Amino acid sequence: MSCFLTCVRFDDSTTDKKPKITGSVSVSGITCYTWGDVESLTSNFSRLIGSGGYSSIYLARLSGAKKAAFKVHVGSHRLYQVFRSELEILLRLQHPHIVKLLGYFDDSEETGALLLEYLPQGNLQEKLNHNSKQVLPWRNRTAIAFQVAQAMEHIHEKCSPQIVHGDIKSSNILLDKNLNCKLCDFGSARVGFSSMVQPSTTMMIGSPGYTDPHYLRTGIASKKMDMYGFGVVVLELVSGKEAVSAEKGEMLVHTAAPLIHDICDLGANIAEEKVRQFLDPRLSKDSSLDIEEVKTMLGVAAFCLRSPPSLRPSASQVVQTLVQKIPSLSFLSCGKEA
Ligand SMILES: Nc1ncnc2c1ncn2[C@@H]1O[C@H](COP(=O)(O)OP(=O)(O)OP(=O)(O)O)[C@@H](O)[C@H]1O
Repeated sequence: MSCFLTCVRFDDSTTDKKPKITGSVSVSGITCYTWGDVESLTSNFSRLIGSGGYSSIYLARLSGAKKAAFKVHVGSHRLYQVFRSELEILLRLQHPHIVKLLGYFDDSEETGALLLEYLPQGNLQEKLNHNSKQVLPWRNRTAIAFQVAQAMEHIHEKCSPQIVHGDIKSSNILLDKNLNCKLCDFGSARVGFSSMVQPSTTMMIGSPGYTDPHYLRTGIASKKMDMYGFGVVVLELVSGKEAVSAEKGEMLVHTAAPLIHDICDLGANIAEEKVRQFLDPRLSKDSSLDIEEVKTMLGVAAFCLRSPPSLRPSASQVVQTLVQKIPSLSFLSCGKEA
């Protein structure tokens, strides 16, 4: 990667108040920061906007009051490796529905930070939460499913070598001010043949409630494990429920199993009443709701959750199905930002 980056130092001397960027810039505009830059751009890590198993995410302010997010991995070689792996993948990805890398800090040992575009509406899991101020309209829920499928189609089918995300879940789907989404967190991703490595030689990936049972048994990461995670996300979008219920610890795939079974048997002939019982009750007054579209979304989820994994659709098949069967998606053109 070092050949990818050309170090061009620049100095922002227009005002003393602006943080001085003393790092390096690549030909493609990815900035290489110093640790001092990370401290000053985050105002000494004053605003935590998210945290995960591997990192803490802080709000950063760039020149011109532009906001960004610094994803900081500190403290161990293991976390550093996760950072490096995500950095190397993000450097190769450019898609309207994948979070954009703006820059990074790398001490080459145990600390790394990724500067990412800032998504002001947080993650999908929070947005679907019953404590969220805003109820996510049906039209946006179908658009999010469509956009995530487009992002997955890009990494699975349009990249060389192809990429398995490895941790598709609603907290890894970020929302912009218009509720368009971007897939994030490539720390678990596997590139090309590395996705076939057995669990004895590598750490297991995935999150409770989203993990493909076939992956749990075999340890073989594949595109089809991403499709399984996507199926769970679609169930969350339809029901407004969490992948694992905070109260009872129940998995959504288990509570949805009888309905999924009926959908597989009956398809669009499934009784409307059963579909409505599963539907997020907060959507009952939503004028954009269309019960046929709900059936399509449930059909997609059912196919993505099938076993064996070979029966699951590819991301591009999902994209095609959604665009054909959900007329409200026609206002979004494939592959372009909405
Ligand atoms: N670019 C961003 N803009 C706004 N919020 C963000 C951004 N990146 C991350 N976040 C917030 O931080 C949370 C954690 O981010 P992320 O999943 O990348 O961290 P992680 O350490 O890899 O977590 P995990 O435990 O899922 O692997 C996200 O769910 C989101 O709420």
